[in-house]
Amino acid sequence: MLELSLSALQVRFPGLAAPALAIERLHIAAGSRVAITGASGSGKSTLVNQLIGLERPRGARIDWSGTDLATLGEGARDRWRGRHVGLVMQDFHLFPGLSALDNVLLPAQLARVADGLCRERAAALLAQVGIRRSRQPAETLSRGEMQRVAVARALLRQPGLLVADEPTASLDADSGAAVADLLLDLASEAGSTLLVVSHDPRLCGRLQRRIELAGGRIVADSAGGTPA
Ligand SMILES: Nc1ncnc2c1ncn2[C@@H]1O[C@H](COP(=O)(O)OP(=O)(O)OP(=O)(O)O)[C@@H](O)[C@H]1O
Repeated sequence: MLELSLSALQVRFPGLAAPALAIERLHIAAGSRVAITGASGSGKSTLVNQLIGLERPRGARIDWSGTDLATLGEGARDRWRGRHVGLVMQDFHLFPGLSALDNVLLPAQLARVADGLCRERAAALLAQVGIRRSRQPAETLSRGEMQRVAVARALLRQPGLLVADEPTASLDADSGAAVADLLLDLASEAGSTLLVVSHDPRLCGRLQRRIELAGGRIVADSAGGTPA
């Protein structure tokens, strides 16, 4: 489980007068389940990109349990992300032509850690998310099944941080509810801190803390009240 201590984060983009993101302080407790909400353009993706080290924070501190991403170069941030972050995206990001099982294993294979135990865990996770035909090519799965494979893949290495970006947005209500259940259950089982970017009120309502962004600032935080 990873714990976040963030301070003095500001992100500016060329052509924008105001910063796209300006967050003075943010603490996320290890093992907590947090929803990040806000209108389109409010800065959610910009924040997530910083939190998972896709961009280098400038002048900020983004410390996950003792590792400050601001002190790491790109390669070190990539390695940190590969080891500690599981990602579930709205449009699944599965590789067509590979089976469900091979999709779950791919990141571990690229990191050269796909040993026998890892394969057993991949098969067990697929069974847990309800995928019975693990050899089925990814492109022939239903959308709900694709997202369940993506959840299994994200959890394979028991990441300290699980990030889901609009995980239910392209699913029907039933599939969305099933994916929400799995995210919550499996994140606890794996001991992952869970961050979910979502507009889905049913999913957000099930998370213990909700942080709302507007204009790149935190305008409401159910853990700390509404900033003045
Ligand atoms: N690379 C970039 N260059 C210039 N402006 C950018 C860039 N990336 C994001 N922005 C701007 O920063 C602001 C925040 O964008 P961001 O994508 O973080 O919003 P969001 O809340 O994730 O939106 P959505 O819900 O539509 O995905 C927007 O005004 C956007 O146009």
